[in-house]
Amino acid sequence: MPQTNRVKIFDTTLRDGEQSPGATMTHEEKLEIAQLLDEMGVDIIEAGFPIASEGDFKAVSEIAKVTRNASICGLARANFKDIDRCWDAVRHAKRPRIHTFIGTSPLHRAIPNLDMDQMAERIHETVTHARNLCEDVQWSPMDATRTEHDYLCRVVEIAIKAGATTINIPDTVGYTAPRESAALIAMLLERVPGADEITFATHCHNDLGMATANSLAAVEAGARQIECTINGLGERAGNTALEEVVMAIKVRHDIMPYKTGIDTTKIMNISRRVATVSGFPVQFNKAIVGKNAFAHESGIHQDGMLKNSETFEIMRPQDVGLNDTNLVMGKHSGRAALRAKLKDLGFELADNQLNDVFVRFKDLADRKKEVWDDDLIALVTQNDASQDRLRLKHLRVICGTDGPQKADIVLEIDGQERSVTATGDGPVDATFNAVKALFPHGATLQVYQVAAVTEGTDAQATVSVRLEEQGHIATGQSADTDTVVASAKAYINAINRLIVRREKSAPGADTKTISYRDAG
Ligand SMILES: CC(=O)SCCNC(=O)CCNC(=O)[C@H](O)C(C)(C)COP(=O)(O)OP(=O)(O)OC[C@H]1O[C@@H](n2cnc3c(N)ncnc32)[C@H](O)[C@@H]1OP(=O)(O)O
Ligand SMILES: CC(C)C(=O)C(=O)O
Ligand SMILES: [Mg+2]
Repeated sequence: MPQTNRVKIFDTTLRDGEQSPGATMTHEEKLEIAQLLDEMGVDIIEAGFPIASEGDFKAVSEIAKVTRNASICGLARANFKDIDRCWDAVRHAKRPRIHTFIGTSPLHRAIPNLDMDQMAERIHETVTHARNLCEDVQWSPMDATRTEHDYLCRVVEIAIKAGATTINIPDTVGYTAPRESAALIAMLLERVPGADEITFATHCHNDLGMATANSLAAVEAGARQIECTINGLGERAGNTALEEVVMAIKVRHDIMPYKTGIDTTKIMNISRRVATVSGFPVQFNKAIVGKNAFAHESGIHQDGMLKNSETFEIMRPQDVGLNDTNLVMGKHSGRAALRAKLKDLGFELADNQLNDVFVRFKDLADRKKEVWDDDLIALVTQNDASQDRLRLKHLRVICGTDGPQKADIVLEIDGQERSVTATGDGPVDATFNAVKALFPHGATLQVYQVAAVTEGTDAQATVSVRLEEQGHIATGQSADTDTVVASAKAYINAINRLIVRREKSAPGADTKTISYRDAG
């Protein structure tokens, strides 16, 4: 491959990112994130691991069918069954890619109990098989950074000869360091016959906090594809963060003269969506997308910023999609200001949607001195409730040092109001018990997460609740200045979504879904 300065961005939020414990996304959420990645200009979307489950297969196939620009890639182990399943899922894409891998380091070779020759033969067979199905094949020697150099050169050469068009060099356990990462790519380019005919990719994990530096070092040595995830989501300490490598290349173009195809103004919006759907909030001081990344509180910094923003900012907030209007939103604001503010935040709403958000905005503004950008995002990203079978009508909770905590709740279920009082181990537990008493179900709680979206004791709390029942997963979200109310709404939202999911997978099978038995 003749060296150009164009670096491809390979996003694996939906595959490696989703492997983070607790970050499972629903089908609809995956489709939405894939669409945002495509609109942002990502070159390749790794949409999932098709053999892993029916759900993964469906998500990859659906994303392959609807994506307009990006290549759609699926992961497959080094066997024909995985590769065939992967091809069945990605084949619908305009630009399909099969990504197959096997662990090549001594530790990983021991797992399938293959010696060096047997593994080399397996790589030859499987890459050849993938290439017979698909023109675009990526191969990865998992744990490459702990693989003996001679053996790595040997297997990379085999994969290239078998037809791999991209060779990805994973730092699977986040073990390497920048100088070593660069030296490894340089060594492969120098020693492997045919290496200049393919694209080298870098796939770094962040166990030692060096994923971004290691990825950029690999690019300086000749890699032309960076594998990364939004917000650095991923196994253990995560993967290279897309926003970090892309902005580093943009801001330090003087010393890293490369180009990506990313529209950086879309970064903030997708970061927020991934944080919401994965249930992994972004840390406040996270580079590029943390809420403090462009905030200045100390006097000398504020003074410098007012005189010349370049004194303390190396990039403009607008470059990553942060708005620059100074509209202060409060109870006296009207629809025009709300529409303008939401547009700045990346949301263009139809009139009826705007009206719905406006009602909720006014309600919030009555309870809060100032409505912040993040409050508005939380309002907009709440779901359309028109089809919900369960609605919260009233909640009163008694809590404090002298238990038991007690929740009085009124729910509207299929149009009928019902009420109950329940106790629990804390106010949230009492509330969930009350919901369950009125709407008994067999779903188990997988995740319960609370984050304050803005500052102050009147901050909105965003609550995520993930429920699972018989393989169906649904995440509910809600925001409210009252954490217990937000929790109740998120729980009810998850139940409503689970009902929809069950009805979609078995239409008309049972109108009392998610094992609902009328409590009488
Ligand atoms: C570094 C990474 O990110 S690798 C990707 C990791 N991602 C995931 O594992 C998520 C999806 N995984 C899954 O859903 C499941 O593990 C499945 C469906 C793939 C396999 O499930 P199971 O058949 O029950 O196998 P299990 O998970 O217990 O073990 C993995 C098997 O794959 C084998 N294996 C692992 N990697 C590879 C590979 N690259 N090529 C071939 N075989 C492999 C292991 O040796 C083991 O085989 P064994 O069952 O004969 O001992
Ligand atoms: C499957 C491979 C590329 C991987 O995710 C890793 O090695 O980290
Ligand atoms: Mg990985």
